[in-house]
Amino acid sequence: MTRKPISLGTTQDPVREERRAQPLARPFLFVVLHCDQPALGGARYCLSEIDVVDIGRGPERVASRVREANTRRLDLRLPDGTISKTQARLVRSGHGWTFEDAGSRNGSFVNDKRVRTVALEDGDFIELGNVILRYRAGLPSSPASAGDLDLESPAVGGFSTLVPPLADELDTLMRIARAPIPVLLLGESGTGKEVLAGGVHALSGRTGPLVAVNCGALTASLLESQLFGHVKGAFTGAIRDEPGYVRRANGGTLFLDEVGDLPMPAQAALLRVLEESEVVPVGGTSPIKVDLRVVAATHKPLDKMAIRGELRVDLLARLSGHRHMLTPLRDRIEDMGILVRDLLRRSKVPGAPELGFTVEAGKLLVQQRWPLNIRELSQTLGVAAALADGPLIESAHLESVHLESAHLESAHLLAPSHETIAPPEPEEERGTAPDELRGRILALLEKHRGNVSGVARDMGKSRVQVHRWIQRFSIDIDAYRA
Ligand SMILES: Nc1ncnc2c1ncn2[C@@H]1O[C@H](COP(=O)(O)OP(=O)(O)OP(=O)(O)O)[C@@H](O)[C@H]1O
Repeated sequence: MTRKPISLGTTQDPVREERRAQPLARPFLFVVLHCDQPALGGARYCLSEIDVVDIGRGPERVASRVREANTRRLDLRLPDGTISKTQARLVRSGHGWTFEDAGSRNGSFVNDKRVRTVALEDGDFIELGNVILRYRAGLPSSPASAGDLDLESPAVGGFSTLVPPLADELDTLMRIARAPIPVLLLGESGTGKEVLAGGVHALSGRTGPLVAVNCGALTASLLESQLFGHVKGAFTGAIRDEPGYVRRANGGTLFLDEVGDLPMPAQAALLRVLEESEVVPVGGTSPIKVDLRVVAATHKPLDKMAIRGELRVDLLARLSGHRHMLTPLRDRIEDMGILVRDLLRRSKVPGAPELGFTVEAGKLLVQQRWPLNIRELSQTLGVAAALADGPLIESAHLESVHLESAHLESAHLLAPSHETIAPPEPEEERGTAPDELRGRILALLEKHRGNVSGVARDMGKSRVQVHRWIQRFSIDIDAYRA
C-alpha cells in the first residue's frame, strides 16, 4: 500500500508560501478616479520592479510592462480625450520617484499645482485631464497584494479594494468566512460592517438565512422571547409560536449588530446559547438544538468595555474568533473610484444617464476626510445626483461636504478618543437638538408647501444642506407638495 506524504507545515504549495511571506513596503501608483467616467472604477500598479512609467491617452485603460535594454517600463494608457498621447512620465530616482510632464497639451498637476518636474512624496495626487492618480511611497503588501489590479467590476459584499494591506486583511477574512469561526467586525460608524457581514455570510456556504439583530434595540422585558422565541400561550399576547432571532438563524448566520450596546441580561443569555448551541423558548420545556455562525459588529471599543465591566469577558472571548478592523474611508481614498462607481449605480434612476463629475468635484471627493465614512459618501452622492442638472456633478452639488465634514472633523479632534472607535454623532446645527431641527424643517416645509428653496432661504442655509437634512430625517417631501 502506498501512503500519501503527510504535510508537516513546511509545504511546497506556492500559494500558501506566498501568503505566509512577510509584507514588504512597496511603492504604488493608483488610478483613483476617472472623474467624467466613474464607471471605469480604478486600478493599482506596483512600481517596485519598474524604472519608468509612461502615461498617455489610449482607447481603454490598459497597462503593459515592457523591458527595453536595461529599463523596465510600465506603459499606462488612459481613455480620456483631454490627455495627450504622451502626457507624462514617472522616473525612479534613488529611493523615490520624480514626475515629469512630457510637454502635454493641457498640462499636468500635482496637488493642484501645474508642474513640469517634481519629486513625488507619499500621498501626492496627480491630475491628468479628467483622471486623478495617487502615488504611495511604501504600502505594506504581500506578494499576492503587490500584483497589478484593475477593478472595473465590483466583488461580493464589501470585499473590493485596491489598497494592498486591506486586500491582505480581506483575503484572510474571505478564507475565515468559509469556516464556522465567529467573526467580530470592528470599525468606525459607516465603514461597511453590515455590508461585510453580508459578504461573510454569502461566502460561508451556509444555506440558512442571515438574521440581523440590533442589539441596542433589545428590550429587557421581552429579551428572552425576542432572542429565543416563545410557545403559544406562554404569556398574554403570545397567540402563536414564535421562533425568535436565534432559531430563525438556524443553519445560517446570526448577525449581532451594535454588539457593544447589548444589555447585561442579554449578554448572559447569549453566552448560554453560544456555549451550549441550544435554546429553550419562553414557555417551552425542552431545549432545541441550533446550528449557528455568529458575526458581531460594533463601533465601540469592546476591550475597554470589558475592562470596565460593561461587557462580559467570556462573551467577548466567544465572539472574537477572528477580529477584522474596517478601515476608515479617509485611509482608503485610493478606493474612491470603485466606491463611487458602486454607489452611483445603486442610486441611479432607471433610464437616467450615467453621471460623472467635473474635475473640481472629483478633487473634492478625494480630498475630504469623510468622518462618517462610506455612509456619508453615499448620502452626499445621493443628494448630488438629485441636484445635478446635466451628466456631470459639480462642486456646488457637493457643497455639504465642505460644511459638514469640516464641522465634524473639528468635533472629532476634540472628542475623548477612548470612548468610541468612531467620531461622535454629527451636530445637526450648533446648539440645536435633532428633534428640534426636524420639527423646524417640517414646519417650514408646511409653510413653503415642500419648496426646498423657500425652506433654505428662511433657515439661511443652502439648498444642498436642507436636502441632506430631509434625507437624514427620512422626511417624505412629496407629502408637503400635494
Ligand atoms: N464596500 C462598499 N461598497 C459600497 N457601499 C458600501 C460599502 N460599504 C458600505 N457601504 C454603504 O455605506 C453605508 C454604511 O454601511 P454599513 O451600514 O455597512 O456601515 P456600518 O459600519 O455597519 O455602520 P454602523 O456602525 O453605523 O452601523 C451603507 O449605505 C452601505 O450600503
